Formats: sequence, C-alpha cells, structure tokens
Amino acid sequence: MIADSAGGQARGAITAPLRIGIAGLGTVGAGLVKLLRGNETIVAARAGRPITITAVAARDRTRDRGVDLSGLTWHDDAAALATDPDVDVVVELIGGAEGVARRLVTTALEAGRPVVTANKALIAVHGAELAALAERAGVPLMFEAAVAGGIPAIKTVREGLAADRLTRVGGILNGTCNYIMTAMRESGRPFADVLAEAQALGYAEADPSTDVDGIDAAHKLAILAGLAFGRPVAFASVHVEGIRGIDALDLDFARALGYRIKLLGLARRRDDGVEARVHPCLVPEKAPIAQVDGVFNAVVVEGAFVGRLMLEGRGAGEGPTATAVAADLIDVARGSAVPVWGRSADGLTQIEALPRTAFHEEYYLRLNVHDRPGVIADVTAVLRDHGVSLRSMLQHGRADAVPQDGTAGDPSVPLVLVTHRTRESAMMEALGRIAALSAVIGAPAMIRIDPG
Ligand SMILES: NC(=O)C1=CN([C@@H]2O[C@H](COP(=O)(O)OP(=O)(O)OC[C@H]3O[C@@H](n4cnc5c(N)ncnc54)[C@H](O)[C@@H]3O)[C@@H](O)[C@H]2O)C=CC1
Ligand SMILES: N[C@@H](CC=O)C(=O)O
Ligand code: NA
Repeated sequence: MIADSAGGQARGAITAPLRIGIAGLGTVGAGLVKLLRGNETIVAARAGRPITITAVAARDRTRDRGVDLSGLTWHDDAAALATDPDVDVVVELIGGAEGVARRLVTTALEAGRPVVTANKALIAVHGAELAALAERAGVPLMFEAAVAGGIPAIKTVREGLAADRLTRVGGILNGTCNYIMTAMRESGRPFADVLAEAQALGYAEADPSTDVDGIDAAHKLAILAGLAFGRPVAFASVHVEGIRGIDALDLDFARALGYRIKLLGLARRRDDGVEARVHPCLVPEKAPIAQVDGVFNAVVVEGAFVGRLMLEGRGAGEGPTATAVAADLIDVARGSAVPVWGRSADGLTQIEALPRTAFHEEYYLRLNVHDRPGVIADVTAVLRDHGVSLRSMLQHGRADAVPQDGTAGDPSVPLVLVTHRTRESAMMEALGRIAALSAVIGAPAMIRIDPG
C-alpha cells in the first residue's frame, strides 16, 4: 500500500499534481521531459492527475538538451532531490550501481519517497536491499525502463504472468550489441564504426564496454530471472560473455550453416538449480528471435501453463525508454504498488546460479589450422576422447588464406565444427587440448547453439 507520500491525499480523491524530481538529463532524462510535456493531457488522464516536473539535477547546468528547464529547481547535488520538499517522486536517470545513483535512491527510499529508475545495474546488484528498504518505508520502487527499454518486460513477467510457474526467461536484452551485430552482418561494416553510431543514437551505456562485454544484458537477465523465479539472482553468479570475440568470419559461417548470431540472455529453472547466463548464440535463421534486428530487443518467457511468449520492441533510445519511465510514474500517481520481486522482501535469499560447467549445449567451433594432412583426424580424436560427437564440419580454403607461420605452402584455413549436445565441462577440457595441438593456430572460437 502506498503511503500519502505519493501525493499527500487519499486514494480515489487524488487530483493534486504528482511532483517529480529528475536526476540525470541525458538520453533518457531529456526524453522523459519531452514525453511528459508532449503527452501531458494523455498522461494526466491516465494518471488521474497531472504529472509535473518541479526539480532536476545533472552534471552540467549550461548544456543545451533541447528542453526548457526554466522555472525548475536545479540541484547541483543530485542526492538533494531525495529531501526536496517540492518533490513527491524521485526519478533516477543517472546510472551506475554505486556512487550518486545508489546514494540518491537509498536516501529517497529512507525518506519515504517513491522512486522510479531506469538503472539496471543498481537493481541487479543492490535490488535485494533496496526492495527491503522500499518495503519498510511502504513506498514503490519502480524500474520498468531498466529491462528492454520500451518493452513492458517487468510488468509482463511480474504481474501478467504472476500466476504461473515460469521455467525460462531471457532473450535479446541489449540494443547496442544487436544493432552492432546486425550492421556487421548486413553491411560488413567494422565494429568500431557501428559502435560509434550506436553511441551517437543514445543506445549505449556511458561506458560502452558495459554493453559489448555483455554486462548490461547480464544486469537485465538477473532482474528478469529474479522476477521469474521469485528471488533475486546473485549478480556475480551470472555467466557473462560479450560480443568482442565474434569475428566477421563467424557471421559468414553462421549464415552458411543456416544460423544467425545473437547475444542472448538465458535463465532456466532446472531440477538441480537455476542457469543464468549471457553469451553469443547461433540461432536458426528461421527462429522468430533470429529476425529481431537492430536496436530491437526480444523478451522470451516460458511457463508451465502459459507456454511460450515473445515480446519484441525497441530496447534502447530516448522515446522507448522514456515511455517506460512515464508508465511507472502513472502507476505511482494512481497508487498502485507491487513488491519489487513480486513478493515480500522479508527474508528473501538470493539465488546462486549454476556454474558454466553444468551447461549442456550444442557448440559451434572455429579453428584456424595449418592446411596439412592429419589435422582433422587430430582434432576429432580429441573430441572423441571427451565424448563430444560431431554433427557437421565445414572446411573452406579462403581466397585470403595466407601462411601464418612463414612456411610457404602451408597456409592457415578455418575449420568449422558443429557438435551434438554435450556438457560444457567436457567441451572446455577438449578445447584446452585442441588449442595445444601443433596444427592449431591461436585460440579456437566457441559459440553455443540455441534453438531460439
Ligand atoms: N540510453 C538508453 O537507451 C537507456 C538507458 N537506460 C538507463 O538509464 C540511465 C540513464 O541513461 P542515459 O540517459 O542513456 O545516460 P546519459 O549518459 O545520456 O545521461 C546521464 C545523465 O546523468 C547525469 N549525471 C552523471 N553523473 C552525475 C552526477 N554525479 N550527478 C548528477 N548527474 C549526473 C549526466 O549529466 C547526464 O545528464 C542509466 O541507468 C541507463 O542504464 C535504460 C534503458 C535504456
Ligand atoms: N545500453 C543499453 C540501453 C538500454 O538498456 C542497450 O543498448 O540496450
Ligand atoms: Na521495459
């Protein structure tokens, strides 16, 4: 139940504006100002009262953000929004699991102020303690924008599917990575160029390595898994790999084999625990998720009664993300309140995800090998020794193949192998031995295969 702090009046009779203070006026913050002004009448009708901005905080007071901030209180210290008497709800759009964002959200909840945030890092890492704080104060902590931008992912998993026993959740959870890999596949443009474009479009995190190293997707996956399985997932236990290791060759081979490569978040309930992981996957090109391109995200959920569903929409950018923040504000204005993890935070323990040695997948392997007799026999012998059986193999002499060891006539060629399902522990051991073979140059590339 929301206390009077969300407007100071009894439910049903609320007409006074909901006064909000926004910390962070970057892509999302400026987008929120534009949306609340552009859709003022719609928002007020749906919220049951106007939502007005009274105060803001950001790093640079002088920057032109394309929005009029005159008449608003400016705080140089964002944390001051938590105690500003003209602010009913604190909107945190700064980012980061620590620092000023954490301080602001903590202080606001302790002061009995509802909080709306887009900060997945903060919720993924500190969501358990923040949920307890919010519950103790009797105020909502909302974060729809934190997962998959404009897709109502939180609401779907936590509320729409509240009655079911969910068994799987995940999908394409990072717009920047999907944008980069789509552009590399479609136009062969270099990684760095496309990343710069994603940054200019406002898709990337302040430190874009958070995107390309898979951490942002892992934050979102941990949140979704926590909601789906009823307890927060210990973020450090999520297995995370990003897209830096994906070579243009892998995109070409994936196409030749009838797949596309996507950075996926996968959380599954198993009899022996919960898997929570983010890594690139080959998915069959005909699978619906393989068609989700560019900045679009896909959230896939499976439940015992509901079966499988997939939501698709823009996962990053000003408009979609601002829409999600504003929807949370409308919920706060109406007085609706749902516990952070869908159940009481009292005594909630965290889930430790299973280690990668427990994964069980099909694998795509790409080796760079000396093109000489016996190489394939050596590689397949190692796989056989570790109980890994092969489904298919591709070896292409490439026009650009060049000798790598200085010996003319013994050029390197890529060798691609696709395995049947096998335990990752066996695959890790086999790959260690394959990498040590004299005919194998450099580290093998390994990408898991998912049915999509
Ligand atoms: N950009 C996007 O598409 C999406 C972003 N998010 C999340 O929304 C949040 C904001 O992201 P963006 O708007 O993209 O970031 P941004 O980098 O464009 O904007 C951040 C804002 O915070 C301000 N700021 C930074 N440090 C500050 C400090 N110490 N004190 C006061 N203000 C400070 C900056 O001045 C800037 O106005 C992050 O948590 C991000 O993960 C969530 C979904 C999508
Ligand atoms: N950097 C993120 C922004 C949205 O969460 C992404 O690219 O998905
Ligand atoms: Na969302």
